[in-house]
This record gives sequence, C-alpha cells and structure tokens, in this order.
Amino acid sequence: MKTQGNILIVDDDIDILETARMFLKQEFASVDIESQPEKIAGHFERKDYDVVLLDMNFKKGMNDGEEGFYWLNEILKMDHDASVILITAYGEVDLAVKAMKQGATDFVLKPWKNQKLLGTINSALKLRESRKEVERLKESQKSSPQQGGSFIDLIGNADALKRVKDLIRKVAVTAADVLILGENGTGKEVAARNIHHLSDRKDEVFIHVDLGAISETLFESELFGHVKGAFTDAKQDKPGRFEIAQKGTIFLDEIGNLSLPLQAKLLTVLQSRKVRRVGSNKDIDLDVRLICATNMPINDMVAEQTFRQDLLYRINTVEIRLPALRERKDDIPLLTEHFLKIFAYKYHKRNIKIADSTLTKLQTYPWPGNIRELQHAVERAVILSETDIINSVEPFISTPHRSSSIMNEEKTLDEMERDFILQTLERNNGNVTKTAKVLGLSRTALYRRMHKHGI
Ligand SMILES: Nc1ncnc2c1ncn2[C@@H]1O[C@H](COP(=O)(O)OP(=O)(O)OP(=O)(O)O)[C@@H](O)[C@H]1O
Repeated sequence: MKTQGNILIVDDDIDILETARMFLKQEFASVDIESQPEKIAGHFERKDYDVVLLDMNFKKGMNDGEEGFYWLNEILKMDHDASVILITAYGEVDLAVKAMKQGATDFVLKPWKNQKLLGTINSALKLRESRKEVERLKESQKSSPQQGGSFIDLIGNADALKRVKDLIRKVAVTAADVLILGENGTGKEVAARNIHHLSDRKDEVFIHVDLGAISETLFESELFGHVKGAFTDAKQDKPGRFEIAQKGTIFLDEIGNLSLPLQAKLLTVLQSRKVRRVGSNKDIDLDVRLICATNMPINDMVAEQTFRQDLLYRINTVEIRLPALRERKDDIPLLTEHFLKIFAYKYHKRNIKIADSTLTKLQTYPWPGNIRELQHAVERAVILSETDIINSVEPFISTPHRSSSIMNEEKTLDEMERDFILQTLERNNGNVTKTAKVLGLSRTALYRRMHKHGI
C-alpha cells in the first residue's frame, strides 16, 4: 500500500523530475513535479503539500544557493509547517546546513540513491505529521475552557494583594521565570494566567501541567513527548507539554511534589532550553515562558535536601508569594460579593443578598482552604438559602462545629485552625484524605498544618 502524503518536487532539470516522480509514485499517494519555481504558489493553492523537494540552484552555472533560500522562504511563508528537503550538489553541503538553520527540514545530495531519498522523505513526513499534531493540540488547548482559561482578574484591594498585582504587572512584560508560592486556593493559577495574559505571549497557548497528578513513570513522556516504539505503549509519536507550549507559557503547578530524580530531569531541560522526545536523538529548541508554583515550603525543602537548590535557582528568578485569605481579611466581603453574583446567576436567584453582619462574621473565620473554600461556601449558601437575604453564617458552613469556630472571636486564628482541623478529622474518623478534601486542601498541605499544630 502506498504511504499517504502529497509530495512536490521542484527542479529545473526535467530528467531529474521525471526519474524522481517515477520512483516516488510507487511509494506515495501523490507526487507532483514543477520545473519553474515561480509556479510553486499555484501548486500550494491547489493542494496541501506534506513534503517539498527543492533544488538549491535553478539558473545554469549558479551555485550560491540564493534562489534556493528565496524559494524556501516563500514556501515557509505559505505554510510555516512545510517540510522542505533541499536538493544539493556535492560541495554545497555548507549551504544546505545554512538552509536548515533557516527552516529546511533536511537535504539530499545529487545524484541520490533511491532508498536514501525514500528514508529522507519518510522522516520529513513524520516530522510534518508531528508538527501538525502539535498545532492541533495547541488549537484544542486554546479552545478548551479548562486549559485556555479566560483572564480572571485578581480581585482584592488589600495591601498584601496590591503588592502582588504590582509585581505581576512588572514581571509579566519581561522574559523572567517566575515562581509563585502560596497556600492551596490562594489564586496561584489565577496569578500565573494573569502573567501570561499581560505578556507579549498572550495570543499563544498557556499550558497548565499539574506535576502532582503525573505519575513518575509517565513524567518524561508527558512533558518531553516520545517517538513511536520508545516503550510498549508508545503506539505513535507524541509531542510533550513543553513542545505544545512552544512560543507560549508553561505553568508547572505543584513543583514541590517532584521526586529528586524527576527534578534532575527537569533541570537538564530547563538549563539547556532543549527537549528531546523519549526514544529520539534529536533536540528540539524550546521557546517557552516558565512559571512554576507550589504550596510547599520550598526553601525549607532545600535545607532538608528534598528539593534541589540548583533547580530552585533556575525557576525563581522572580518569586511571588500570594497571601493567605486570613492575611487579607478586608478582601473577604469583596470576594464573597463577587462569588455571590456568579452563583446567584447560575442558580437563578438573582435577588439574593448577604447581610452586612454576616459578611463581618465571615471575616472572623480562618479559611484554611482560602479563596477556593470561600467560593465553595458561597455556592453552598446560595443553594441552601430559602430567603433573599442571607443573614446567618449557617448556610455557608456545612456543620455546626464550623459555625461555632466562625463566631468565636476570642480565640486566635491559629487556635481556631487547630480546633477546626481536629473537628474535621474527628468527623471523618481520622481519614486524612477525606479531611483534606472537606477542607479544600491537598494531603500534603493538611499534613503540614497538622505538623504545625502538633496534631
Ligand atoms: N483574587 C481572586 N479573585 C477571584 N477569584 C480568585 C482569586 N484568587 C483565586 N480565585 C479563585 O479561587 C479558586 C482557587 O484559585 P487557584 O486555583 O488559582 O488557586 P491555587 O493557589 O492555584 O490553588 P492550588 O494550590 O490548590 O492549586 C479558583 O476558582 C479561582 O478562580
């Protein structure tokens, strides 16, 4: 069976064109020839070419390759993913190498051996397919609401947040790598998206990678991609997240959860700014903006040698720390009203309001799950409320224990947090996973707090 693929051969030597066509017709679905490069555009209007074989010199006696460069450029203007193979004579190899730097995929020397030509075209076809795959993935990422995500403004006027917003504005326009620190639910992802949207990469993709959710064994293949046959399940070539993020921003979330061996692998890629698919021997230059985030005490982890210092230095050119919600209590009413609007609309309760006294009481609760917890609480209150005015904290809170911790203003925030974790653990029979879920925390974050409170 013939291989799928449209091939165009451009050379002023009719003999070469005919011989190449005769041979390649047996192998590929469609082979066209052209002796006048000025007509390349016409071919591209009629067909989508996967591989173009292009002569370097057209005019007799010319061997500076200038025409080849010119037409290569024209082809890439028409289709920037085109795979162009240059046909060069012996002695023109330097020119061919220069052309590859300018976007050609490969070159073949005249006179060629048919099997060698076939191998070169097949590799170019593969490359073309994988470039198309990257483009397809980019498009699907852009249109997926989860990945593409729209720009959400960081709501809040508290001084601690104003400083963060200032820093974001300053750093966004630079190429600096950014490390965002902060507890769960403080808005690290929102901040990362803000940086992307305020940068000159805003029209390119924003790729969110949750490192905590990728298994140790799949890490390399997910991030760096793989070639067909690299391992048992590698049925076809697949680009990694770094490659998909080309020209855009890659957001490596939960970087503190990476094991030491994976930290080493990531460091190699970040240092060289090159990525190599698993099973391939070709490096791909990376042009990506790097933003990392973690809720772990990364500096302590360096001291404990569970996080590599050299990796930290590589990723934290600028460090942004998002304040916990309890450190910016003044913003609680504003955020509550913001979420109220969203959920009032969603649940068709357009007239719903929250009494001022209730808003004030919500400010006294420590919100260990931060803004995400507040968001869920407002959603619950809107669903449960039977009147238009919510004038109690009860509907915000799923249990009586929780409301007593809200209203008890005598205790310090730390004490309330400790009590609250204990109560929640008790209700979940000591199950940390369930407790973490109820509190809107990751297991690691919950363990850290339990450790802090001596639980
Ligand atoms: N300043 C803010 N204004 C409005 N909404 C916000 C703000 N900060 C966070 N949110 C909302 O709170 C929720 C949690 O935010 P986000 O996912 O960015 O937090 P995170 O710090 O990345 O959390 P995690 O560490 O758990 O991944 C999201 O629904 C987000 O839209």
